[in-house]
Amino acid sequence: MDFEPFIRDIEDFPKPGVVFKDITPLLKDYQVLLKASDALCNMVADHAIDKVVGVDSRGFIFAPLIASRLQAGFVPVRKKGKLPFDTVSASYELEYGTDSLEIHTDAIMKGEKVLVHDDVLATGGTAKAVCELVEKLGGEVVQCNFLIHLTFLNGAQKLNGRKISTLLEY
Ligand SMILES: O=P(O)(O)OC[C@H]1O[C@H](OP(=O)(O)OP(=O)(O)O)[C@H](O)[C@@H]1O
Ligand SMILES: Nc1ncnc2[nH]cnc12
Repeated sequence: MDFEPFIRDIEDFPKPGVVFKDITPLLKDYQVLLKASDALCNMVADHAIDKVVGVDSRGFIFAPLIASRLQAGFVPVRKKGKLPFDTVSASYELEYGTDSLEIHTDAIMKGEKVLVHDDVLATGGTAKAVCELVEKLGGEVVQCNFLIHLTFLNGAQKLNGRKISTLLEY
């Protein structure tokens, strides 16, 4: 299925010069939602995944759907200060300055195979920080899985050879 007609471009959101890829048209149609979820799962069919890590906040939409289909657990990575238990953190670059992401220290066991999922790979700063968090806990990132890859922002380079799979490329 071609998912591109269900991605809406919003110019100058959230700031001037950015073309925002809005996935809500894809989400609101239940048949398309199901097919997108299937396609994201099919990209990882060869792996036995222990945990699917979803990234705050749009990564939380598909990550639990993928996890339940792969019979894996779901683990949230959240922006700083949101997780209630002990955490480890990793900082990442934003357009102006840095922020940090956190994961619970007991979320992933040493040696577990992890699929990292987010809706969009842009500059790669977010996904790189998430991979670092998983690896700090001893997990193995077997794939970074995205709905959309904005290739012109060169985010793949930041992921240092980690395997990347995406449904749509721009
Ligand atoms: O590759 P990068 O340049 O790091 O950008 C990608 C990240 O940006 C968006 O999240 P955002 O920080 O806008 O938060 P949101 O999901 O809460 O909207 C998107 O959902 C990714 O997480
Ligand atoms: N252009 C974009 N559209 C949607 N999400 C994004 N995250 C980073 N850049 C984005």
